[in-house]
Amino acid sequence: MEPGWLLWGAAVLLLLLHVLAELSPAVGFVLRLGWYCLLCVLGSLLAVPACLLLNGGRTVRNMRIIKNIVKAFKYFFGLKFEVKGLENFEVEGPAIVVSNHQSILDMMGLMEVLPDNCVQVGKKELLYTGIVGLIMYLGGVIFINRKSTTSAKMVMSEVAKTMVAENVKVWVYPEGTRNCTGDFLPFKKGAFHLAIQAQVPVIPVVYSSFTSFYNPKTKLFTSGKIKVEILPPIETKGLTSDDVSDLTDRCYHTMRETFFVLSGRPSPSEQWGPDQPDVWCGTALLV
Ligand SMILES: CCCCCCCCCCCCCCCC(=O)SCCNC(=O)CCNC(=O)[C@H](O)C(C)(C)COP(=O)(O)OP(=O)(O)OC[C@H]1O[C@@H](n2cnc3c(N)ncnc32)[C@H](O)[C@@H]1OP(=O)(O)O
Ligand SMILES: CCCCCCCC/C=C\CCCCCCCC(=O)OC[C@@H](O)COP(=O)(O)O
Repeated sequence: MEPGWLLWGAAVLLLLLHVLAELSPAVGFVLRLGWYCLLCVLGSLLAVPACLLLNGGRTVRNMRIIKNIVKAFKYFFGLKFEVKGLENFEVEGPAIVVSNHQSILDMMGLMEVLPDNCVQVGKKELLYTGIVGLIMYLGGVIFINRKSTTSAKMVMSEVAKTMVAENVKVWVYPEGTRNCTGDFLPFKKGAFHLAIQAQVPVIPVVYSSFTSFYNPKTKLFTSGKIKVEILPPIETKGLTSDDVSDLTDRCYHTMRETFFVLSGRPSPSEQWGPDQPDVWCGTALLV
């Protein structure tokens, strides 16, 4: 087939998809989410050879390449990020970064602010998403088995040693799963054990609620603005395993307060909580 016909075909298909998306929000939602996944695949196809050629294999240095590719994604979805507190990442040496996790779209917000030498903790199932799993592996993502606390704890204590030896920051989503209820889930303790074991600071990062522009339940996915705030580091020098619960609570409360402020909602009240989910952000795609 001639290239001219192919271009015409692609243009007509795009127009058709656009009309369909306008006619039905549900179709628009699926198309936009599908487009996001396709961008991840295409981005990975670009990033894998770049990472292999420039850095030779699995290394945190590949995150720079991945970051620069992913940072372009937001323009396809009309998303804007307003970032405050980037200077709080400027701590000497390793640290644990903790942030709220609302959707697979978080990857864009993550790459928007990701400091150098920083890897994420992810569920091991992500490794099996083909080329996207491969790029996560090459970027140095630490995969854990959430179904086995013993195995996850073993991986995390190994990380406590290597992050100090290799001067790497580790980004953990302490809710342990995607949550778009408009509030926080209780925090798991792994990130805080890790910070205390390695005696490194915890840097909390908070993203405002997505609920005004993204809601899988009502099939809403429009353009929108996300406020991001990097909070001052919380020191853990001298803390012991007895302090894990206190540290977890402190981070949870500080981050939750900030979340409500950034989301332009009144301060947390008991009527808003994960027990009364308004929005569910999990998708069947990445279980
Ligand atoms: C170019 C295109 C690109 C496209 C692509 C690019 C991609 C490049 C970006 C990738 C981005 C990925 C992003 C992934 C995002 C997720 O995959 S999020 C899901 C995975 N992450 C997590 O789960 C992290 C958070 N979870 C934790 O930290 C959990 O604590 C653990 C470690 C998994 C354990 O789970 P659990 O057993 O359910 O949790 P928990 O109740 O906290 O612990 C049970 C007990 O063990 C204790 N414990 C926990 N951890 C420890 C420990 N380390 N030591 C001692 N005791 C411990 C607790 O204290 C608790 O005991 P008690 O205090 O109750 O007595
Ligand atoms: C041969 C494999 C076929 C599978 C093809 C899948 C293609 C996937 C393409 C794009 C996926 C985009 C990945 C973006 C990375 C986002 C990571 C993420 O946010 O994972 C969710 C995880 O934090 C929590 O999972 P749960 O909420 O507990 O569930």
